[in-house]
Amino acid sequence: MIQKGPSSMRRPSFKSQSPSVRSTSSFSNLKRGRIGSGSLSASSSRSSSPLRSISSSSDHLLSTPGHFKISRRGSLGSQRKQEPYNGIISVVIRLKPSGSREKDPWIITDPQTMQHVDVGEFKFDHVFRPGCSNVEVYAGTSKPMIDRVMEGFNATVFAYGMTGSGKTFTMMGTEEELGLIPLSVAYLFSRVMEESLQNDDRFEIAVSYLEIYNEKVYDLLDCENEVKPLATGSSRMLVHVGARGPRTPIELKLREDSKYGVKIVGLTEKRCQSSDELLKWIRIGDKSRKTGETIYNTRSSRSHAIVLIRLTRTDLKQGDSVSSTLSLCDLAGSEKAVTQNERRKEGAFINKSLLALGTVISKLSAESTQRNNTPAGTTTSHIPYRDSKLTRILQPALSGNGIVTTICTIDTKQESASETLNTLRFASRAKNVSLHVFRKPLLPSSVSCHSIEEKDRIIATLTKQLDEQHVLIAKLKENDVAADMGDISDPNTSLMETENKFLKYKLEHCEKLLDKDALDLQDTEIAEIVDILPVEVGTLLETKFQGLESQLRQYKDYTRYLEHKVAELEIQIQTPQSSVNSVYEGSEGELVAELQKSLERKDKMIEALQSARRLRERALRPLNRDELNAGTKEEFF
Ligand SMILES: Nc1ncnc2c1ncn2[C@@H]1O[C@H](COP(=O)(O)OP(=O)(O)OP(=O)(O)O)[C@@H](O)[C@H]1O
Repeated sequence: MIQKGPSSMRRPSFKSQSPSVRSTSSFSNLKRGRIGSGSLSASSSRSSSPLRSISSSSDHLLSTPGHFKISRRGSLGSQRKQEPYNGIISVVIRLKPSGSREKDPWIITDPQTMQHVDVGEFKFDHVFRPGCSNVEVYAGTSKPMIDRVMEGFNATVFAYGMTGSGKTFTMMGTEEELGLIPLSVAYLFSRVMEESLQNDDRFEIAVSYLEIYNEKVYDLLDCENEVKPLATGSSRMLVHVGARGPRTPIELKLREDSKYGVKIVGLTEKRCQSSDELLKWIRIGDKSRKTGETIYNTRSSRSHAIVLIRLTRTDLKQGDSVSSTLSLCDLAGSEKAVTQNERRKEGAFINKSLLALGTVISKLSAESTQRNNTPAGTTTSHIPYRDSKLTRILQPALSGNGIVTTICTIDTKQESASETLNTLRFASRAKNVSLHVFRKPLLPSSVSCHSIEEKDRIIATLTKQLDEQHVLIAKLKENDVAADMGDISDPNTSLMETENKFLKYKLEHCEKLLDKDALDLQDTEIAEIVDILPVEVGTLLETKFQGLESQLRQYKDYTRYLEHKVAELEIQIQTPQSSVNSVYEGSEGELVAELQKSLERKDKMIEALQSARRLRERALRPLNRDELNAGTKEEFF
């Protein structure tokens, strides 16, 4: 069994210097690509990340047969498409340098194949030879996944392997050789810088850091809870000394979540403006993991550590935003049973969770095979994600909510043979798991990025529109009622109706006047005047009267003509409004007015005629009386 080295060697931290300062000359160039403070949107300085050129030595991995197909950086246009990712879990093997003179029983026959003289051949997406660098591993694993994260996919990288095989070395690296996490963070920020210069997109990056220790989830960025070892008997027990005094670490609960699958309730998330800032939080998290000398090994190597980096990209033109998460996991290593009680307990938890992970991978692998062989492509098997905290947290990634790469580290020395074989079997099963991953849907800006002022303005606009629509609806209802009532509310139609009534009334009046011939007029004044008039006047009046009678006949004819016209107008009123209006507004309107005037004149004429008739009768009456007196005087007296 491999003995652990000194703690400083085993779990490197970045506390002394930022990666950009500590690292190789090419990495120091990252300072130029650093995102400015306050915003992750376009900056004035263009970054050409050296990390991208570093990858050239391993770029062949991306086109290697059997390796998952990750496209090169897509354009923004293609990123907006909701194309799924189809593929298998990418599995790579990294061999630890042996340093032994013994002949290694494992040989790498080609970049995808490793062979054991007794056990046989294993094929993977890539086998990294013992002397390869972390940069090579990064370029073939997490780097292309970050390109996918930039496109809106979730991505998970986890290192799996026995204790001391090089998981932490690969993921975290050392002060001399940076691991996948700092390299990936630097590349992510350089991509964000590049994209924000090219597009009207705003980026936000936030980090969370957790560990699973003895089947409990702890927040490593909850800075209020500084972890201190308890000075008494149980050296392994931890307490947190924060503002609220000594207390036990707060265990985070997992909850089912419709959006993310599983949610870690209360996990701290720190927004970061630069790669330095993000790596600073990881350093802080690392400190939380190793607060006591006596527990350093336990917490550093006996817990699963997961860094979650969430990228939110908002299209400022469209207002859409999409979040994707990069999960970088340094799993605890499996270990044979040890004598020390506490170590045995930790080892049991580690082995249990790794066993659960192995079972989940096996089931997923079997399901993938079954799906490929079933015409309908359906499966019904139960995947036991709930058997451990690790599998529950990895569930969204493993169940198709993200792209997954597994880095299996092995130590090929003889005493690790059985552990190596177990790791390779796990890797083979993982390789068989197929994924069908969809990017998360874009969120409308109304959901994600409106300020309160913008929302108030939108509400005011919508309220105004609503009021206007209410008024419109009321008007339409009125018109409906009017239509039901035959459009009598239309001013033109109403006028026509009134005119019609007026004409009718006038005609009736004329009729009555004409019929007055039969009435006995009691006009005493006229009678007195006629009594004193001479006979010549009577003759004259007679002549006039006859002329008036002639006119009266003409007026009667004219009255019939008017009646006929009124009947025509009534018919027009009953025709559609538009035609009525057009007719009414034309010559017919003038005709009606003319008729009204004519009727008035006719009334006056009739009145005058009747007066004349009465005068005539008065004028003639004395004469008749004289005549009567002359012939039949006795009859009267
Ligand atoms: N590829 C490598 N090249 C050089 N040194 C390595 C390599 N892999 C591992 N080592 C060294 O081996 C030792 C153990 O490695 P590491 O701590 O990464 O193992 P581990 O798998 O994380 O173990 P554990 O599960 O206990 O955390 C360290 O000193 C590390 O520097």
